[in-house]
Formats: sequence, C-alpha cells, structure tokens
Amino acid sequence: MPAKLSVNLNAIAMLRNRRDLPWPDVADLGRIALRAGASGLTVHPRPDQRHIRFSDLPILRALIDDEFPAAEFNIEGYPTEDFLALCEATEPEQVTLVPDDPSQATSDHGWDLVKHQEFLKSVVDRLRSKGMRVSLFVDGEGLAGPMKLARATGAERVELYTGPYGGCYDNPEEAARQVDLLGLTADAAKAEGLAVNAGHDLTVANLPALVRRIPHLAEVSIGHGLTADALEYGMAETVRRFCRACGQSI
Ligand SMILES: CC(=O)[C@@H](O)[C@H](O)COP(=O)(O)O
Ligand SMILES: NCC(=O)COP(=O)(O)O
Repeated sequence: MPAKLSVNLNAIAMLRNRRDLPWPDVADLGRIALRAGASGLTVHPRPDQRHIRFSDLPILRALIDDEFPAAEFNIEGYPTEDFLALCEATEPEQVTLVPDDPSQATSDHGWDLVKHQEFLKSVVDRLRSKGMRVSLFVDGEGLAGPMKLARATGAERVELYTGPYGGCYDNPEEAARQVDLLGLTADAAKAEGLAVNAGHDLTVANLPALVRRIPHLAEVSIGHGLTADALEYGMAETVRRFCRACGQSI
C-alpha cells in the first residue's frame, strides 16, 4: 500500500497571517488538496498562533466531516493542557506529539523517550481513551531501543523526523546515509508493531528514495515543500489571470 499524503496547512496559514484579510483561505486550500487526492490534512498549532489559529480547527474539522468523510485530520504539537483541550474539542483522527518548546522556529528533534516516558504514557492514554490515534515524533537514528520505548507509551505510530534528510538536498552521499538511518528506525518500529509516518522538509525530489527504503511507510505529512511547489507550478496561470484582470487579452 503506497504511503498516504497528509497536506500540512501551516505555511498557507502563515501567508494568510501577513495581512488582516481572509486569504489564502486554509479551508479552501485544504479542499483543493483533498479533491486532488490527499488523504488528509495536518496542522501544527503553535502557542503564539503564528500560522494556524485555534479558530481554524473547527472549520477544518467541518470540511473533512461534511465533504471528505474518508479523510483524516492530523493535529501536531507539544502536549500542553491547552493543546490537549484543543484536540479533545476537535477530535482529530490522529494526534502527533512533538517535543517543541514555544520559542522554537520549527520542529527540529524527536522525543527523548527515556526522559519523557511517564509523561507520554499519561498523554497517550488520555488521547486514546477519547478515540484519537497517537503518533510520536522521533529521531531517525537507526536505533531499536527508542522504538521499544515508543511502543511502551501505548502510541500506535511514530513519525520519523526527516529534517536531517531534507537538509541533504545538495549532498547525495549524506542523503543516502540518512535514508539508511531512517530505514533502520522504521524497521525497528515495525518490529515493535508500530506503524510509521514521516515528515519535515520532504519534497518531490527526496520522497522516492524514502518510500523505496520504507515500503511500509503509512503516511507522510508535507507542508513547506508542497506549498513552495504549489506557488511555483501555479504562478504562470495566476499571472495570466491577473493580466486578464488588467484588461490585457492574453
Ligand atoms: C512536526 C513537524 O515535523 C513539523 O514539520 C511541523 O509540523 C512544521 O511546523 P512549522 O510549520 O511550524 O515549521
Ligand atoms: N509532520 C511534518 C509536517 O507536517 C510538515 O513538515 P514540512 O513539510 O512543513 O517540513
């Protein structure tokens, strides 16, 4: 079964938030993504709401429920009480727990599963008791031990942090080494009965090698690279529309 694609709307929301205007509209872009074949939508609401706002969540929940009932909503974030309350109110199909502190520009590491074992167990329990699948953001270091600990929290999935792989876009040897480490981590997760997701800085260029190495990859969530491509591949048609709006006959 090929990996499913969940489209992360953070970058769209960040663009919207540059102005006090409602576009680009995250729900409209989410609808386009789901119509085009995405299996789900991902958001990572951060405490300062610098991209996804808490008020976006019920709108995206309703979009999926009303128009795409087979799609999944994935909410990512650090499990503060506020974040857990948002999840409980929104009931996403999946919650991805990420160890980000509020000052981080973006996610840059997975959980320390030794240090946070008891905390994660209680959070996983709480979310799963309300019917949400839980995934833990983990480093792709190629080690089996952390995957045993991830399983022991009660989580059903892990999401491999692919930032170091994504950063090797100009270094094929290092990219091959990173894919190997991610593959070994995914194998260890599978051996523990965990399903495997992946995300961060994935692109059309680096996805094929990843899915070849991890044929059981369940889902990738992609925002930054996908939004960059949407702009690049949508630019020509958009310029034609604006030229026509200027009265030009092109
Ligand atoms: C958890 C993760 O991998 C991140 O990619 C995150 O969802 C992106 O967050 P930002 O969009 O805030 O950079
Ligand atoms: N979980 C990773 C994610 O949702 C998107 O990350 P990115 O593609 O914006 O780096």
